[in-house]
Amino acid sequence: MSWLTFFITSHGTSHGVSVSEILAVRELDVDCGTKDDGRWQKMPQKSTEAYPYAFTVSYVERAWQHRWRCSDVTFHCLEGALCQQWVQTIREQLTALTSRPKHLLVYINPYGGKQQGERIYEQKVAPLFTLASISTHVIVTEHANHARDHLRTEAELKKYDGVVCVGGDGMFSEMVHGLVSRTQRDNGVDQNSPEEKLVPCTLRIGIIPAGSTDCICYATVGINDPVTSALHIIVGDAQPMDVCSVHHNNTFLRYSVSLLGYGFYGDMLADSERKRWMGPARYDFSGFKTFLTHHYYEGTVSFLPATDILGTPRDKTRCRAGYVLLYKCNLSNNIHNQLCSLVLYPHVWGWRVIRGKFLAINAASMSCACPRSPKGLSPAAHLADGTTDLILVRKCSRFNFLRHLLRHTSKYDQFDMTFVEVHRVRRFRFTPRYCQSDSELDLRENGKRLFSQICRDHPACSCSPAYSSWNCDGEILPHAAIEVGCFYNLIGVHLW
Ligand SMILES: CCCCCCCCCCCCC/C=C/[C@@H](O)[C@H](COP(=O)(O)O)NC(=O)CCCCCCCCCCCCCCC
Ligand SMILES: Nc1ncnc2c1ncn2[C@@H]1O[C@H](COP(=O)(O)OP(=O)(O)O)[C@@H](O)[C@H]1O
Ligand SMILES: [Ca+2]
Repeated sequence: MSWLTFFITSHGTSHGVSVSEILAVRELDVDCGTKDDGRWQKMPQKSTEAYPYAFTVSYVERAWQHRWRCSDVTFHCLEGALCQQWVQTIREQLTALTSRPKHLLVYINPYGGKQQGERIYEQKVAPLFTLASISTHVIVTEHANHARDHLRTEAELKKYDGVVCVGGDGMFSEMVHGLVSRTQRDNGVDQNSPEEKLVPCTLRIGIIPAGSTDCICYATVGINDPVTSALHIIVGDAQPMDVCSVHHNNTFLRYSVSLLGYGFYGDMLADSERKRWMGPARYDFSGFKTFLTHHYYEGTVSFLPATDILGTPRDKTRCRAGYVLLYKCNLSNNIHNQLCSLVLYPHVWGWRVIRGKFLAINAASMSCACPRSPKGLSPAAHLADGTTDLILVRKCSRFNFLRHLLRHTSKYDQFDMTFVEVHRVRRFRFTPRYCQSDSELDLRENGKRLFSQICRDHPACSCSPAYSSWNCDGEILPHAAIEVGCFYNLIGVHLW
C-alpha cells in the first residue's frame, strides 16, 4: 500500500495521500468531535450522521517555493471495525518505513542567528516530532563546541537514529566534527594524514535552520524554514553529502561542507565575528567594509582537476535534494568507483599550478545557495560527487569585483568574466607567497609583521597584507597554507 485513497472526507470528496508522506494517524470519536491540537472540533453534521466512524491522517503538503506544511485529512466510514483496521494498517505501514527516525538527539544553539533557536524548536519543531511519535533528548548548548565534544566523547549514539542541530552552518559543522572524528577514532583512522581514507558515519545529521546564513539547509532543502526541515526529518528524507578535509603540514585542521573562502570571504568573516551583536546583518556590514578595503593576496594554488564525466561548474543543471527525485545527486556505483580510483592514483590526472594575485579563492563543495544568493557561489556544484568547485577571482578593479558579486544575485553567469576562473577539483593546495616557513603559525602576528615589511620593501604597493584568513563554513582557520581533499559520501548528512 503506497497510496491511501479512501472513501469520503469530511467535505465529501475523495483524497489520495502517499504513505511515505503520512506523519501520523489517529482515530476520532465522531460523536464527541475530535481532540485536535487540544481543541474540540465538531464534525460537519451530515458526515457525522451518515458515517459515524472516522480517523484523521496528518500528512506532508507541498506548499509554495519548496515549503512543506503539515495538513490533516479526516476519513469517515460506516463501520467501527473497518475504521480501526485502517488505522492499524496505516500504523503498521508507518512502522515498516525503516528510514524514519524514532529517537533523536537534538542540540540547540541558543546563541546562533537571531538567538531564536530555543523558541523555534519549542514552537515549530517539537510539536511535529511529538505528532510523529519521535522521542527526543534535547541539549541546549552552553558554550561553543559543547555539541561537538559531547558527540565525540559522551553521547550514547547507539540509542539514537540521528542527531539534529538547531542553528546555523557553524552548529552543523560542530555535528560533522563530532560525528566524523568519533567514527574515525572508533575505526582507528588517523585524521592527521591527508591521504587516509575516512570511514563514513552511520548516523544521519539533520539541521533546523536558526543561524545567520544557513546555506547548508538552503542548498539541500531549497528554503530556510524550520517546519519544512522538521518534516523532511520525520519522513526520513536523506541526502549524502561531500565533506572536505583541511590539513596544514600533515596536521588535521577542520572539515568543510559548504564554503572554504580565502581573501574576500575570509576577511569578511574575521571582521564580522567582532559584530555578532548585529545578528545576521553583520555579514552585510562586514561584506560592504571588506568590499571597500579591496585587498588582494598573492599565492600559489595547485589542484587536481576532476574528470569531466561529472559535468562542469558551468553546467545549467542544479543539484538540490528535496526537489524532484531526478535532481537528487546520486551518482552510480561506476562513477563512484572511478572517483575512488582517482583518489588512489592522483598522478594519472596531474596537478595544475596557478600563481597570482587573488581577491578571493573560494572552494564550494555544494552550491552554497542562501537567501542572499539563491543560486549560490557555484550554482552547478553537486552535493555528493566527491568534488569541490574551486573559484579563483584575480585582482581586478572594485567596479569589476562588484559586477562579479552582483551576478550572484541575478541570472547572469558570475564565472563569465576575464578575471574569474572555476575548476571542479578533487584536491587542492594553497600556499601564500609570503609563507615564511612550514612552521608559520600565528597568522595574526605574522600577518601584521609581514604587512609592514612588504609595505617598506615595496612602497608603491597597494598595502594589502600578506595573509588573509580561511573562512571554513563560517569558522576562521589558524593557517593560510592548507591542503584540501574532498571525500565522497562521507557523512549521510541528510535532509535530516
Ligand atoms: C552586492 C551584493 C552582493 C551579494 C553577494 C552574495 C554572495 C553570497 C554568497 C554566499 C555564500 C555563502 C556561503 C556560506 C557560508 C556559511 O557556511 C558561513 C557560516 O554560516 P552561518 O553564519 O549560518 O554559520 N557564512 C558566511 O561565511 C557568510 C557569508 C555571507 C556572505 C555575504 C556577503 C555579502 C556581501 C555584501 C557585499 C556588499 C558590496 C556592496 C557594494 C556596494
Ligand atoms: N551556547 C553557545 N554559546 C556560544 N557559542 C555557541 C554556543 N553553541 C554553539 N556556539 C557556537 O556559535 C557559533 C555560531 O553558531 P551558528 O549556529 O552557526 O550561528 P550563526 O549562523 O549565527 O553563526 C558556532 O561557532 C558554534 O560553535
Ligand atoms: Ca560537491
